[in-house]
Amino acid sequence: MSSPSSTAPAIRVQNLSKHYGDLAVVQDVSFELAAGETLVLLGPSGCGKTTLLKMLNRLIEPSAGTVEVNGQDVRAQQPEQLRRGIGYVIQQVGLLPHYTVAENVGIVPRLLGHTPSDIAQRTEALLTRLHLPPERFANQYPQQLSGGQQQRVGLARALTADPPIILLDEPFGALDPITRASIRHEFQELEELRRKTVVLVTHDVVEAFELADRIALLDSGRVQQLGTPRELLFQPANDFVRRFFAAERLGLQLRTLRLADLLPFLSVGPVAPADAPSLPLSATVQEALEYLTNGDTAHSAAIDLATHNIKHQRITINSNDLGAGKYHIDLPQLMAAFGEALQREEAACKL
Ligand SMILES: Nc1ncnc2c1ncn2[C@@H]1O[C@H](COP(=O)(O)OP(=O)(O)OP(=O)(O)O)[C@@H](O)[C@H]1O
Repeated sequence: MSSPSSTAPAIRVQNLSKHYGDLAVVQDVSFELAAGETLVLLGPSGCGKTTLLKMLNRLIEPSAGTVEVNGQDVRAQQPEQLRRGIGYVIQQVGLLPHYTVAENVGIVPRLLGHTPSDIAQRTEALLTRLHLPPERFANQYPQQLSGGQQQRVGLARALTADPPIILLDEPFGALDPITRASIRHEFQELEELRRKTVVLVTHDVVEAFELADRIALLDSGRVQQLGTPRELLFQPANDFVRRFFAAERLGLQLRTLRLADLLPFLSVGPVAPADAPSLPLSATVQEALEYLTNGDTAHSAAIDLATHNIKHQRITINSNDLGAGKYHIDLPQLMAAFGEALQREEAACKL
């Protein structure tokens, strides 16, 4: 067993396996996660995502292999103690029905012996941040809330003890697509989460691409590829990885390529109108598209320029490096540069 170390990865998984009788559910999985990183476990139903996640906080004991959290083998810690330092959010939320929203959110800090005034302060701040105004929601009971509101309370509960690590199992799974997208957006904006090490399970590829620093794509309990969304999309390790993203390919490409990737294919445009939206080089092509059109490009299989209403004629790419406002691009320019950038990526693909 290694000793705790400040330089150790937040989570280190080595040769982790889980068998139920002859059934190998998780097979020889290894990865390291740096503090503050978000890893998404992605894969088809039954591939072992939840089992892998639950081995991180000892809800399931592995058949073989080790899990270290901050350099310490989790088997050296009492499961209850371990779980208090690791937030855990599941799809079913699991709010206690006879406790108010505030009481549900305050459960873990209460177990940890925090003072009532600290708990009240933190609960109030978190509910506010998660768009649940405490004056309206703190004294309500779970059954008085919508699914999306319950999900937010579940997230607040996981964050309230401020654990450095959060595990999320299909946290938005029970929600309709629109609520799901909006909560996902709030989730990305949440300062409390940005600092944390997050492992999130989903089978939704768009969700994975929006939230992950890295994705572990699993099939039959094995990691098929572990890398950045960009690596999985443009440098698939095998045919399974390539096929897994085929149906959503365009949407993922739009979310993966950024304006910085398009620069070599853009020419300096005419001056944009003063009200042209200004986007940073780090904006995705998808974001740029949303500024330029009124159409729902997120899920369309092909972009048909004629069917999209133009919202803004041009956007300005905002970067000091480029000379302020040097590039003012319209929709055809954006799409042409996107096409060229894609060709470059695909030419480099080895599969
Ligand atoms: N306690 C158990 N006993 C036997 N088999 C199990 C047990 N728990 C899970 N399994 C099997 O292990 C496999 C992986 O299950 P797991 O829940 O980890 O998959 P998953 O990728 O999270 O699936 P989903 O996306 O459908 O939730 C499945 O085939 C499941 O039937």
